[in-house]
This record gives sequence, C-alpha cells and structure tokens, in this order.
Amino acid sequence: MSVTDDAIPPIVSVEGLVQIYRLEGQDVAALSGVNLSVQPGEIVALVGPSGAGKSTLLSVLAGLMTPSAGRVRIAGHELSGNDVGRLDDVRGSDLAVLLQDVSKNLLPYLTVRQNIELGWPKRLAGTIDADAVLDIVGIPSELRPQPVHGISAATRQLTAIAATIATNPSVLLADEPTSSLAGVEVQAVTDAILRANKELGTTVIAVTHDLDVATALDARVITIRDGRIRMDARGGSTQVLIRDDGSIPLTDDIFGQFPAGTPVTLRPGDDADTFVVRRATGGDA
Ligand SMILES: Nc1ncnc2c1ncn2[C@@H]1O[C@H](COP(=O)(O)OP(=O)(O)OP(=O)(O)O)[C@@H](O)[C@H]1O
Repeated sequence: MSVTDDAIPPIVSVEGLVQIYRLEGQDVAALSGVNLSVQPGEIVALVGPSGAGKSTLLSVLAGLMTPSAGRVRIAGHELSGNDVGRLDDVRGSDLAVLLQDVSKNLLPYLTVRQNIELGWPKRLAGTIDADAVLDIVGIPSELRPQPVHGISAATRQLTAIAATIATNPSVLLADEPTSSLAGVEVQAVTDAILRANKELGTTVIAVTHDLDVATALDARVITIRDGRIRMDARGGSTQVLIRDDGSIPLTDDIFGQFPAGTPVTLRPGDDADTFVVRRATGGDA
C-alpha cells in the first residue's frame, strides 16, 4: 500500500462482516467474515458466482439489512446498528443506491428531467442544474421532456443513474447496472458511471456478472465466493502464490478474472513466493 493510501481514510470500511439468513430452522451464512476497505474515488466491481454473497454485501452496505455481526462505515457514518431515520439521512446525502430493477428508482409518469429533480432534498433544490447531471450520463436534450415509461431500457437506466448521482453522493452502490442491456447500451452505462466517477469524484461499488463491464470501468475487481473475499485485484492485477514446483495454480477464481485468451503479464510479488498477474495492456512488451 502506498503512502497516499495510508494518509487518506477509506470512504467504505467493512470489518468482520457476517450475514446469516435464518431459513426454516436452518442457517445460511451468506457472508462469513468480510473485510474490505475502499478509498475515495475508487471503482470496485464485486464479481463471483451465483449465490456467492454479492447482493447480500451490497444490501448491507446500502443499510437495507442489519448484519449479523461486524462493522460497516461509509463516509464517516457507522451503518451497523443505525436507526432507520439516520440511515435515511445517510442515503439522502452520502450514499446512493441503484437497484437492479431501476423502475424502483423512477416514477414512470414523470419526465426524465422531473425524475432527476424529484430526488433532490430541500437543501439542494434549485442549486443544481438538472441538465448538467443529464449531460454527465449522456441523455440527449430531446429525451429529457419524455415520460420515463416511453423511453428505452438503456435511457431508463441512464435516468436512474442520473437520479442517484443528482445529490452528489460520495458513494454509489449499483446492483448489476448493465444486466438487462447489451452492446452499445452497456457501453453507454459504463461511460455514464465513469463520467460520474471522474467529474463528481463518486466512489462506485457495482455488483456485476460481466467481467467486460469490470474491465470497461477499469475497476478494482473483488471476487467473492461462499461469502468470503477470495481475490482482490487492485488495478486489474492479482497476487498469486507459486507452488513449490514453480508452477502457478490456475484456480477457478483466477480463470474467472482472466478467462482463457486474456493476455497477462507477470511480475514478482511483494513476497518471494508470489507473482502479480495483471491484464496486459497495449503498452506491455
Ligand atoms: N432472503 C434470503 N433468505 C435466505 N437465504 C438467502 C436470502 N438471500 C440470499 N440468500 C442466500 O444467501 C447466499 C448468498 O446470496 P446472494 O443473493 O447474496 O448471492 P449473489 O452472489 O448476489 O448471487 P446472484 O449472483 O445469484 O444474485 C445464497 O446461498 C442465497 O441462497
């Protein structure tokens, strides 16, 4: 970790997070001791197989469920154990949540622009230009007076992103933001998230099944499996342990992050018996 990383306190900090669902007398451990620290301005992609615990982690971060154990701090607010009133304050200012079903973020009979203005708390009313927010997500002017029920799925997704970033939250949590989209629509959404990150400094934590989305976002990729963080690939790289025979074990997690055909480079890791694997870029020899 660099000196700068040490100097800036994390915007999201999770310690020993455990989430147990009680189901007909049976306990399901969805999260089994998750520790996570996210710096301001980072884009984090949460990846992993179905049932890994990704949505549960996002829900706990969003304050939508109280964890069975552990601590969660977001933008200086202690979320665990908060009462609903204080959580609403946090969600209305420092934290924004983009649900998987974005229709829940929007009112269908209001226009695109009205949906943006609607979410503004009193302190922000009139102080932000809705068009500036719509510019960031890339919705053209002619679509802004249209009711949301008549626009395409991709524009609806962009409207929902605009509505969530309109209050200038420190942290945006997004559950599968591109899941119902394809091709250029996916790119429109990743571009919108990247612009929010660059222009507003929004820290983004997004659950995604799509590693191409993680790559397009140039995200720190965190792989979750069986309720634990298995891999944390900062800056598109990951540290792997070399076996005694000098080979590198290609586990499912590594394959998940670097699917067959992905060009990678290797360099020695922090410890003598580790290597850092990272996606090769155009500049790599
Ligand atoms: N409300 C619930 N009640 C009981 N068990 C649940 C509940 N929600 C999730 N689980 C269980 O917790 C574990 C983690 O689920 P979670 O939805 O967080 O995983 P996920 O990685 O988001 O999966 P997916 O990619 O399929 O959405 C799974 O075993 C799941 O069956």
